[in-house]
Amino acid sequence: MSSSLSSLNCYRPRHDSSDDEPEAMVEGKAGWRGSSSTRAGKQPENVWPPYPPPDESELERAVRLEEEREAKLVSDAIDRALEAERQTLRRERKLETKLLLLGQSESGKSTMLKNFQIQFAPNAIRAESDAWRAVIHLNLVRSVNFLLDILTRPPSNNHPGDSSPTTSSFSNRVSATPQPNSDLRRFKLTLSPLRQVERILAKYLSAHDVPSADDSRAASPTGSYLATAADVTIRGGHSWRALCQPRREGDDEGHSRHSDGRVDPVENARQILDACRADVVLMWTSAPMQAALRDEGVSRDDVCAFFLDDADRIMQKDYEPTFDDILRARLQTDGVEEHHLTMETGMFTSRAENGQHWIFYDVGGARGQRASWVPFFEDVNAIIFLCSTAGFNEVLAEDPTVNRLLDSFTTWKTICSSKLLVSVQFILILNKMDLLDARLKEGIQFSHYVKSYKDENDVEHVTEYLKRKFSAIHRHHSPEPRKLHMHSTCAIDMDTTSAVLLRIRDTLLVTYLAAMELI
Ligand SMILES: Nc1nc2c(ncn2[C@@H]2O[C@H](COP(=O)(O)OP(=O)(O)OP(=O)(O)O)[C@@H](O)[C@H]2O)c(=O)[nH]1
Ligand SMILES: [Mg+2]
Repeated sequence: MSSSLSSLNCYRPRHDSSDDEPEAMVEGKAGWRGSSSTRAGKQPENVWPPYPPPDESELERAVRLEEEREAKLVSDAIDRALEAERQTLRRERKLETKLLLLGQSESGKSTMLKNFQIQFAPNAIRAESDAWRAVIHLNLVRSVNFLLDILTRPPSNNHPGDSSPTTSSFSNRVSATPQPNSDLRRFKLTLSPLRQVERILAKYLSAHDVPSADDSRAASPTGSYLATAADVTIRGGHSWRALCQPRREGDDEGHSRHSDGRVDPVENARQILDACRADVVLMWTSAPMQAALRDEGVSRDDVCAFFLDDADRIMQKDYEPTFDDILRARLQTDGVEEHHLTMETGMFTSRAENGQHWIFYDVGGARGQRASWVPFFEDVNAIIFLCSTAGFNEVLAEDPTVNRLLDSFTTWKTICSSKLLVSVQFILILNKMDLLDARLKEGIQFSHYVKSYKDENDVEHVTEYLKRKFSAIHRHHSPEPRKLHMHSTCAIDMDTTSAVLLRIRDTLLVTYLAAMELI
């Protein structure tokens, strides 16, 4: 259709249809009739309308002019249709804002995406509550199983309090756990059904098996890397949410069944969780457990402590995840996920914004996944790059020889240099400010890891240093001068992040209005 439209569109009206000698009108116009060969009487090819025959009668001339007039009407109509089509395409494209979330693994990309969803499309994310419940339960049972393992395994050499760089993972540290006492042995027995729960939830959430806590250092079947006991990898895309079965009514035996009589395993898992609730609370708060965590140097993040602290609430049979829970659910991104967000009217959206459509591309940040980022560079309006500021004394899970902060600088430099991104908005988020603050207050010296840092060891000075550093890289390596928007966040704190999201929303809105030629 379009090729026939464009060939018809070659029609060009003669400037004076009553004039049989049009050359003078078009003299000098390239590609038109003004060449010397045409003056000599030769008809060039592909010219419309054709020259009148030299011995044209009055009647023939009238017919020819009528035909030309009709052709012009058709051509004009086609021109108008094409222009309308172009306008519609342009409008549709402009109504969408495409955002690419970049940064190393665990920098907080998916958590930031959830913040956007909670703030601007709360009903949509609430509708995914069943799926998030399964992820939260899986985070929790993996942590419990992991803790049971470390509490009951034989001791080995440990270096408690070692301040050397860590992955954010517990699992590459060696242990000297006390011998299991009878309480811990009992927990191991009474909580053994949670192994089954882990398998059930993993199967439901993922097309492939999620590795158990024992294998948490092992590469997953898709090549991604599980950094902590709490990590859960699910194949990219939305399909995992669809995998969650709707809730079933309990039958006479206390088991939930599908309409065809099969027991619903996810519902069963929830019953087991409910039954194990008291023992999980007891185990988590027991003195030997807390001592073992200290001795082993296990951080709260390694074991989803937020969920364990709230195990009594989260393991209840009728548990409904809160937004805070959803924000903290850890689901390692594998590949590139596309998320659509349509702004809902609420306290943070005006009527003008309602219905605006954002497409987020959330990528896996581990090194092995970064090649998959590039195809998305050409078609986005903005890049949101996250850097975990807490990474200054950590190393990459996938390569323990590389400092996380250094890796962020290097990655940022590559992104800034990309010619494909010259006309894209750049937004940088310094994330995990809570952890940075806590570590500096603990006395961990930033300058010990960043040799060029000479200032005071507090969050304000370190943040200023990081902003200067990222800004300088951006300035020096961008192919063309470009504005950089910088923010600092704690992405698991909805209240403080909210103000940042509104500022980002305003930045994007300006881009949007400019694209619509409204400003
Ligand atoms: N303390 C703290 N934890 C955070 C913050 N932001 C994210 N997290 C946690 O860090 C972990 C990793 O966050 P994600 O958002 O999954 O990281 P990601 O960048 O998407 O990681 P990949 O999917 O592996 O690339 C999760 O357990 C989050 O709850 C923060 O500001 N402070
Ligand atoms: Mg992610």
